[in-house]
Amino acid sequence: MNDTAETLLEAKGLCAWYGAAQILYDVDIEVRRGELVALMGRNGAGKSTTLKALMGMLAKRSGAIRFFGHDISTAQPYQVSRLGLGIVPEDRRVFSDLTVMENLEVGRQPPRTWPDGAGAPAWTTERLFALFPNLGEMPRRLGGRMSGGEQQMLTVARTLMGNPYLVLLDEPSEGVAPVIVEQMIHMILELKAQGVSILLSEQNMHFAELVSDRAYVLEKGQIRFHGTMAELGENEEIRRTYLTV
Ligand SMILES: Nc1ncnc2c1ncn2[C@@H]1O[C@H](COP(=O)(O)OP(=O)(O)OP(=O)(O)O)[C@@H](O)[C@H]1O
Repeated sequence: MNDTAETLLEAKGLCAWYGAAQILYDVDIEVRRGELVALMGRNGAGKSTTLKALMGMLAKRSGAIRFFGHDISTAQPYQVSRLGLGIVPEDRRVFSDLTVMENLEVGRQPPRTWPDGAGAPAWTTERLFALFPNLGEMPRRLGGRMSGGEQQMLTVARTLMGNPYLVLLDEPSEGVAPVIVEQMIHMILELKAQGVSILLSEQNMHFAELVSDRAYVLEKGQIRFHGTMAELGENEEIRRTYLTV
């Protein structure tokens, strides 16, 4: 690991609640520029809650969260999104009465630059259609008339229209056909090659291993392991105890 690498997102002591129920306990997470980090754990471990808490989507949370030099510990989701942190939620909400093109327009934000002046990954509908050929074949299709896998692709593409530095990607492989999972792997590797950093919630070890540099393992809202993907691959006890095998 390179300690001099730029930290994009850092959470320290993140706690979160749904009503009176505490779900996250002192979660520490870091994602550096260009990294692909997997947030792993079984159903109900708190992966989605962590992503939502980072994005400011929960009514109650505590802890320190910094993104790209900004303190976002108390920021609202729209403010976080404007800073260049994007989220692809698990429930894939496409606008069913809008076409593919119109759905994409909803996500549009201006291009961004890195502090050194270099351009950050910037997306146009043409570039997105190259990445998601299925979508390119149906620009006028209504969101509500697409398959689950196509909607998943459209949700990712819409988030990319905001030209995020970092994407929080919630379980892209869950509930979609194997052929779509293959496309997701290809898409994630392509995003990484383009310089987009990703924090990926994922319970499938095979999927996570194919795309990730590092992993955090959650159980009952606490981090039980963090290390490189290779270290997790070698740690059978952690995998057996906290992950679905
Ligand atoms: N809206 C909610 N209200 C109350 N409790 C919730 C809510 N959403 C999730 N929970 C609870 O919070 C805990 C963590 O859920 P979370 O969705 O973050 O887990 P996860 O690791 O993402 O798993 P999954 O793969 O099932 O989404 C679970 O015990 C879940 O029942």
